[in-house]
Amino acid sequence: MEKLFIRGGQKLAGRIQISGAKNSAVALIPAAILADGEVILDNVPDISDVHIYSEILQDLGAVVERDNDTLRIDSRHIEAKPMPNGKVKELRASYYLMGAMLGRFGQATVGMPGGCNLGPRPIDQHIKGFEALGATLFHKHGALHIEAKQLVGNKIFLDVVSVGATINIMLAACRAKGKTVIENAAKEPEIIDVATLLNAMGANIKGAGTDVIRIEGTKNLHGCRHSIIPDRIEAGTYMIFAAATGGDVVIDNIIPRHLESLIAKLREMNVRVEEDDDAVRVIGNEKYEAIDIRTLPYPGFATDLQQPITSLLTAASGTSIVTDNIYHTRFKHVDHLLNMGAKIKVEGRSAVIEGRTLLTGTRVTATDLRAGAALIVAGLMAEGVTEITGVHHIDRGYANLEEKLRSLGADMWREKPIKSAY
Ligand SMILES: CC(=O)N[C@H]1[C@@H](OP(=O)(O)OP(=O)(O)OC[C@H]2O[C@@H](n3ccc(=O)[nH]c3=O)[C@H](O)[C@@H]2O)O[C@H](CO)[C@@H](O)[C@@H]1O
Ligand SMILES: C=C(OP(=O)(O)O)C(=O)O
Repeated sequence: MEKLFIRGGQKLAGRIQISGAKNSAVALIPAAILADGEVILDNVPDISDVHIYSEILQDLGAVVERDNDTLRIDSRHIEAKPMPNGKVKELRASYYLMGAMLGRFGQATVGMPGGCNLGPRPIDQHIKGFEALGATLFHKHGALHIEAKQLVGNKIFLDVVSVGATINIMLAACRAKGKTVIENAAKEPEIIDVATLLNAMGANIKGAGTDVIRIEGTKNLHGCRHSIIPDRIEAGTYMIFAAATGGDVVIDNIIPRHLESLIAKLREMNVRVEEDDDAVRVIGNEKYEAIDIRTLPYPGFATDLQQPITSLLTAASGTSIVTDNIYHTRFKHVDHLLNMGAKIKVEGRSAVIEGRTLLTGTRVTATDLRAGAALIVAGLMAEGVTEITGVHHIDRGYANLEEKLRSLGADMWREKPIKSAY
């Protein structure tokens, strides 16, 4: 079992480069299944979700080659194999295999997705979309089997604003006959990124980034080259790391507009944030004020930053309330923060955080990806050493974490189990 150790109390300083977005990469890789040619992705993050997705495509028969942050995917010879178990259970975004395989082969058999356990994560809106396009669904081999003789465009109103359903429907619809309109679509930057790739492959998608997306189906999609947008959640996490240590850090290779809700909230709590064209500088201090946060779909405050900022708020003066409107029970990190000395009460879908508490290092567990980020924030602030297990969750979404944090002055290291010679 790998462990991360952090000796708290170091002020972070310097400049770091943000990697490509996990939530784009894990949609763009399966999107390449739709192309009758090579898809080259640049700025691909070095994270386990990307490694696993690459292996899934290889298992299907694709040729996938990685060279630094470039990934070449040739899916011309893939087969419509059932994928009930195994790697598809290791990440959430394996649900995109449903839309991509349905678009390419008119059928898909995919096990229910894994990913962070944040409470119930239904995919009824994905299913509603596939059915509206003419697909039928049933359980086979312990997985969801979806098939359609001919996908036909339709108007689909999403009952819930869903990133996954919006992208999955886009993937299938760009190979459907005629026009699909997705209403109440999610507006996350990653959706625009996927539409940009699909359009570069020859699709006809308009309106991505708004709540109405129009897709004119196309018979053939071809290869292309595309650079993945920066990871706004990784960037936001480093902004919180910087603020938590009272540091002075430039976070580079980002799109500051994607982080407006976090920047506004950090400023409200008295963190200095300076914006440049493709970077932000975060200058921390020791006089933070309590604030209230409500997570919402983009451009609202991202649920994926809720857990890390909860740790930061333990340092603010006064009582903060953080409400997660997307995942009502996304508070598994709180028990571990309590073990470090935090004073937080979870009430319904809110965490009530009493500020100005001194955290001390102890043994804690990352129960999911951003819970891990929250524990790193706490570890950086804490007195003494924090030992974090559950590191595989963190590795799903943070590329070169220790290297990046150490380059900013963090006292941090990883212990790997010694492999037995027998
Ligand atoms: C791989 C990926 O991109 N993951 C992100 C994606 O997850 P994911 O795509 O799974 O999240 P959704 O946007 O679909 O979920 C938003 C809300 O809608 C609900 N819902 C969703 C689909 C559905 O069919 N029915 C339904 O009720 C969910 O339970 C949740 O309450 O967006 C989340 C919300 O920004 C982020 O936390 C995840 O990091
Ligand atoms: C919840 C997350 O990821 P996933 O949807 O891939 O589990 C996340 O990135 O915070």
